[in-house]
Amino acid sequence: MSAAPCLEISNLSATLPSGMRVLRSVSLKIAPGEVHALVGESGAGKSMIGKAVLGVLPTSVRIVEGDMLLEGTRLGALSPKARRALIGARTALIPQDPLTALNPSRRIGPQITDRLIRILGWSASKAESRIRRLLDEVQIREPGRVVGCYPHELSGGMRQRVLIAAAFAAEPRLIVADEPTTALDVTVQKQILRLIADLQREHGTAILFVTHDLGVVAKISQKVSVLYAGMVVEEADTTALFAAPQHPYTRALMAATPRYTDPYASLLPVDAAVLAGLAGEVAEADRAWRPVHA
Ligand SMILES: Nc1ncnc2c1ncn2[C@@H]1O[C@H](COP(=O)(O)OP(=O)(O)OP(=O)(O)O)[C@@H](O)[C@H]1O
Repeated sequence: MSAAPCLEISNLSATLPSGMRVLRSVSLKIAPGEVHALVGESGAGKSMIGKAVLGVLPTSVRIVEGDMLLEGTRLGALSPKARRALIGARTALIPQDPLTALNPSRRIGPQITDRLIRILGWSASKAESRIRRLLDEVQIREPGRVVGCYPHELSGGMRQRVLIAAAFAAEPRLIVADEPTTALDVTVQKQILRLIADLQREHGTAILFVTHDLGVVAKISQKVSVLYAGMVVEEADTTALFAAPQHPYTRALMAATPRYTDPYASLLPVDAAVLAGLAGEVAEADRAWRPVHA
């Protein structure tokens, strides 16, 4: 018998106060230890899915339909307190912008041990030794010095390494990585991506990897969902997607992505016919949709 998926999202819809859907019946499954990329243009709803999983949606956004199961436990069936405890124990976030994710007026050490102590009930000494070991794993030299630093004393890459260490520290089953390399220098981006991939393999952690970059998808994920207007337009194994993209929008995204192998090839914007087709799919999905528990 195969293990329960690490995360299963079925038919998740979320609306704004206007009634407009920002997520349109999204479904996806992530196996234990698998990296699943969510790719799409800005505003497609990638971060919204990550936030829904972590239970931190903006107050204006309401889930009106669907289920999320974390290692087989239905999140909607739990009390808010039990849900927070489960999500806190089993998941973690690697955020997009390491600077805003850290409190500028507190030293690094307590910021990253806090979660282990407060949410998971670890002793201060266990949390500190775990963090030092992980800072070592994320190749931060002199971890003893770094825990005493304030965020502004570290470079962007160092700050992201610190947050990656913090995310892996409690051995979560699932990490939501929300564009974790976007705010970094191009040269640092590659190192950070490699670091996340190495740690993911070593720790066997599943990752929901939010990105707008198909190059990153190809490097890190085994599965991918292509999102447009809060709707999954295509889901596939990553290798299969790159070998034979099925949806015209996926093909258009690929044609709009620069290739290292052919840097001078001209890039094509998403074709008007593809956009018109997508608008039709969105309108059709909304026409057929009735919220189940609005
Ligand atoms: N706090 C909010 N309140 C209301 N609507 C929001 C809020 N944040 C995002 N949205 C809307 O929800 C939709 C999805 O946004 P989301 O941030 O998930 O997109 P994204 O695909 O992650 O884009 P990006 O790559 O730019 O981060 C967009 O239409 C956006 O305008």
